[in-house]
Amino acid sequence: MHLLENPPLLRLPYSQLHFQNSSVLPSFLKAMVVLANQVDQISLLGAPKPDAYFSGIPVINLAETGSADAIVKACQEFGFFKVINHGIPIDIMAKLEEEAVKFFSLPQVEKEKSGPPNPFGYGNKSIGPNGDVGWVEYLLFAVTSKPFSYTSMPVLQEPSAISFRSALNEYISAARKLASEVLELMAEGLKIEPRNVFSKLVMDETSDEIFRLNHYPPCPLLQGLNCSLTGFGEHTDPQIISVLRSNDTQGLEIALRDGSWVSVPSDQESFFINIGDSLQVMTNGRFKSVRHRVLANGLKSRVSMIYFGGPPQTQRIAPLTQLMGEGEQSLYREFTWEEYKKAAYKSRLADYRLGQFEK
Ligand SMILES: C=C1C[C@]23C[C@@]1(O)CC[C@H]2[C@@]12CC[C@H](O)[C@@](C)(C(=O)O1)[C@H]2[C@@H]3C(=O)O
Ligand SMILES: O=C(O)CCC(=O)C(=O)O
Ligand SMILES: [Fe+2]
Repeated sequence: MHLLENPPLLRLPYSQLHFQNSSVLPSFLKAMVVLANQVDQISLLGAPKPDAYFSGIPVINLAETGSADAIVKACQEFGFFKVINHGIPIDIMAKLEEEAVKFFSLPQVEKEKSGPPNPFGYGNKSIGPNGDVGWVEYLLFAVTSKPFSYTSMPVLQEPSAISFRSALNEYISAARKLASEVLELMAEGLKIEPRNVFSKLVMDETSDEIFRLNHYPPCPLLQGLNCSLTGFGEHTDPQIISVLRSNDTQGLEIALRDGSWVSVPSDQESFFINIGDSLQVMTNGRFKSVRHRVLANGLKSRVSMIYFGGPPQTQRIAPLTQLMGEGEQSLYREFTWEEYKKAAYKSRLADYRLGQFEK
C-alpha cells in the first residue's frame, strides 16, 4: 500500500531477485520490460530459492531439563536454534509488532524524519555504510540506557509515542533476559564456571546492545512471477548473541555447515537465537556464528525484531581459558569489541569479518 506511494523502494538491483524455478524466466524477462522503467541497476545474478522448509532446526524447550546440552549441540552444529516455552508473554511481542506496523505505515516523509541511519535511525533499502542494499526498511536503535531514552530518534520523542516507547522497553528487557538465560545455559552445557561468564557481558550497565525493527514490504510488481527478493543479504552478526522474533511471514534462511541454504519456518510465538562472531571467538570456534539472510517473497509483509547483545566497548574478545584444552592455541589474535565493531563497519554485509582477526 504505502509501497506504491514510495517509488524509491522499487529501485533495487536486479541481483536482489531470486528465481524459484528457472521455467518462469521467459515470463520474468517479459515482465522486466515493464519493470525496467521502474527498477534500475539491472543485472541478472539471482540464485534459486530453496524449495522446502528445513525441518531440522533445533528446538530448545526452556521448560525441559537437559536444554543446556541441546543448546551446546545446536551451537556447534548450526549456530542457530529456536526457543519455545520461553516464558515471554505473546502480548509483549504483539504490542511491539503493532507499533512497528503503525510506524512503517506512516508516509515516507514522516519516517524519514528519523533517518538516515548513522548508523542508528530509520533506513530504507540501504544497509550499513558501504553500499549494501535490500528490500527492507528498518529502525535501528542503540540501547544506551536501561530503560533507554531514544534521544536522537524523532519518532519516539513525541508525546504520542508513549505506547511505542513502552512497547520497546518492555520487549527489549524481555529479550535481554532471554539472551542472558540462554547464555547461562550455554556455560552450563560447556561445563564452565562461573555460570554468568557469557551472560554478564550482555547484562553489564555498559553493554553495547542494539535493537532493530525490520519491515520487508510486499512487492506487487513481482507478484505472479514466482521469484523472490533479497530482503537482507547474507551475513553473520558481529555481536555475542542475537534474539530474533518475526511475524508469521517466511523469509529467514540460514547456511548449513556445508554451505547450503535452508529456509526457516516462521513461528511468531517463538524466538530464534543466532550465535554471533564474538561468541565464536570466545569459544575458540566451538560455536559457529551462523550465516543468514532474508529472502522476501514479495507477497506478504515480514516484520522482524532483533535484539543484538554485545559486550562493553573495552571488552577483550578472546577464547575463554576455562575452555581451552591442553596445548590448545587461540585461533584468533586478540582484539576488543570496539576494534571489531570498527572493522565491521568498514566491511560489506557478506564479508567474512573474522578473517582479518584469524591467526
Ligand atoms: C553492512 C553493514 C551493516 C551492519 C554494519 C555493516 O558494516 C556490517 C555488519 C552489519 C550488521 C549485521 C547485524 C546487525 O543487523 C547490524 C546492526 C550489526 O551490528 O552488524 C548490522 C549493521 C548495520 O545495519 O548497521
Ligand atoms: O529480519 C530478519 O529476519 C533478520 C535480519 C538480520 O539478520 C539482521 O537484521 O541482522
Ligand atoms: Fe543478522
